[in-house]
Amino acid sequence: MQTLFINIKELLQIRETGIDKISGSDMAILPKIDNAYLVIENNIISDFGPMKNCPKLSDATIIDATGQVVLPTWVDSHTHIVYSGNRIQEFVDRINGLSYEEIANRGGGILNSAKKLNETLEDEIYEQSKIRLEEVMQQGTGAVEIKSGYGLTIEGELKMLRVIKRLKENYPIAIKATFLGAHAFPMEYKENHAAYIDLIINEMLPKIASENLADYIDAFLETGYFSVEETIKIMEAGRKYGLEPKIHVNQFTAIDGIKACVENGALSVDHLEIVTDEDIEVLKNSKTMPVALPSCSYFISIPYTPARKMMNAGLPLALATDYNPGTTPSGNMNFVVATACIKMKMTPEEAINAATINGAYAMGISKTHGSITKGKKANLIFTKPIMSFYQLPYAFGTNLIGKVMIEGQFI
Ligand SMILES: N=CN[C@@H](CCC(=O)O)C(=O)O
Ligand SMILES: [Zn+2]
Repeated sequence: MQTLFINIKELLQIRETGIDKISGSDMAILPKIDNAYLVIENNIISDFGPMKNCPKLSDATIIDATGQVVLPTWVDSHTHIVYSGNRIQEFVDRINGLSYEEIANRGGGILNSAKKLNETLEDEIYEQSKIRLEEVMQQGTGAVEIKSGYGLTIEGELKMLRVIKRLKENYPIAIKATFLGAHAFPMEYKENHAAYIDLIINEMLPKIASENLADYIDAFLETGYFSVEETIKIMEAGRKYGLEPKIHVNQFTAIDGIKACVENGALSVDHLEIVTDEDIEVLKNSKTMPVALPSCSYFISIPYTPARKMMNAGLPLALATDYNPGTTPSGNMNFVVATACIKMKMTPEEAINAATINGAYAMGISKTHGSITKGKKANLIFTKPIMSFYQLPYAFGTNLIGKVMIEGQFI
């Protein structure tokens, strides 16, 4: 079955086959066709071009997209959308002057979410999480990575990963699962890190692998959380089960963690609010995608990733939400793109490259997602009638999404 979209005002992010990511000055270029047509066939993009070359397809369903901008759905390569309850009280505590660190030191933060998660039944966590997944799909997200990391016990971590597996089975959106047992040390292991690392490596990982519950492995490499050496152990253990690392690093401090991640073949390094010249050097000529999370910077008032400096050095950059109950209770990629433009001074072209093709690279799906390319999934955002794609970040906070298509179906 073919569907032909005609009169598309701007068709964005058109790419040849085989482009998996965009780096450095190329990020300023967002290839597009004005007044375009697009054909999808069996849920796959099969053809596109300028209207003057529009084919006559007598059997196709024809949809007129006059005034609308069409672009690939957002790829959100870093989220924690499976969780229980909320951390609204911590939000108010921060307004009243406490820092993220002070709240965590009182047993709040990640440990607060872990307590709630371990007290909640799997079905209930699924019900809470699917609402968030459905919400972000309506906001234009067509692929999402979801981490565990609020269990911190064998049962809790398995419970989270089983919920992610159910979401994968029940929704058309591409989902990758990341095992984040190394998110924080539970209270009882505060003085015995080795025992918790042993639990992760020798108890959690084998069970997770035997149920095939994870695609990637993660750790919170940060002062006061997992050290460089501890994270290396986690990465090496994951690798034995075929799990590539995607690591939280440089959120608050730079402690040479990025170097360790690159040397261990990390697919992505995420957060990067604090980035040194040395960090940039090690990322050059690596296969590791840097991922910025501007909604987190916005919500907990920490620096924004130095995107311009990194792109000037020739690096690629991806953008993701970090949707989680503590530092980013929002999964809205439209806000991420707008904030990247407004606060990180990325151009709309750079931000859209970062939120589509580079996001797809950061979750290992750029062969099928992240651009308008023949043979890729028909995962498309149709905007409301707008002046140009610049209006997306300009009118931040306004919902300009008309319709979202995932795998050829409007949702
Ligand atoms: N920084 C580590 N993990 C999450 C937040 C964890 C939490 O506070 O629940 C993040 O990416 O921001
Ligand atoms: Zn995160």
